[in-house]
Amino acid sequence: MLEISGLTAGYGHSQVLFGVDLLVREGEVATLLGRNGMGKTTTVRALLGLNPPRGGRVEFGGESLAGATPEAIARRGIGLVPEGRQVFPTLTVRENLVATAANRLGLPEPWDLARIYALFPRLAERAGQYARTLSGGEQQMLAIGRALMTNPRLLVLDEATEGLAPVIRAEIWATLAALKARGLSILVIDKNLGALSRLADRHHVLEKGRTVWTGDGAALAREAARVRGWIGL
Ligand SMILES: Nc1ncnc2c1ncn2[C@@H]1O[C@H](COP(=O)(O)OP(=O)(O)OP(=O)(O)O)[C@@H](O)[C@H]1O
Repeated sequence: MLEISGLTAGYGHSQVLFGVDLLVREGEVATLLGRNGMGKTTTVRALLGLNPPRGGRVEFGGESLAGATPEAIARRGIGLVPEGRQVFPTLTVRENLVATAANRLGLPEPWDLARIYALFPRLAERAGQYARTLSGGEQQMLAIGRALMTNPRLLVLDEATEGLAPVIRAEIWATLAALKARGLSILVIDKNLGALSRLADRHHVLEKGRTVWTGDGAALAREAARVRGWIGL
């Protein structure tokens, strides 16, 4: 459903991506791994049109995303859980969830408030609270809930478990497994190789703006030491 090949991108005069290849098949969970500064967030920004690609191909659902605006790309069904959560601090939990809600693709059984609250009961308890008063873990759940309310076909999570307590991390991983079981396609950027090896079908390692390794779970298990070397664990 998402196929990126030979992607190049950068900021001003500095080139950051020199050839990123990445594949997410329908209903799969794929990862993008790599040390800090290797270009993971830049890849996500290029995919979403926030920092448009300079070269290469990005195809989503069999169609090119070349030249598409971030709004158009979101409408085609890519939902982002951004690095640092970025919930709307002065809106309540409920207001955050409905702010960008839509079902433009007409998906059956769309996400609505009731379904999000069933997925994250803690958000239901805090529905009227301002988002800035939530804990980090709750803000992360809200960021995921907000992305789901756009009813995406592909959910992209940039460092969704960063800085969270282990018990909250486990909750996020369990949520992603439940979303996968519902058939959602997911691209995860994270460093938690243990959880990712259980959840993901396909892995991609970025090194200095290039995809240097891709493989499925079995390949990752065989070459774990090599991959750990690349991602600095
Ligand atoms: N807005 C920007 N302007 C200029 N350079 C940037 C900008 N954002 C990122 N970079 C540079 O691009 C490179 C890749 O950054 P990017 O954020 O994509 O890495 P990353 O793999 O996501 O790392 P991290 O895990 O630290 O977020 C880095 O060298 C970074 O300094």
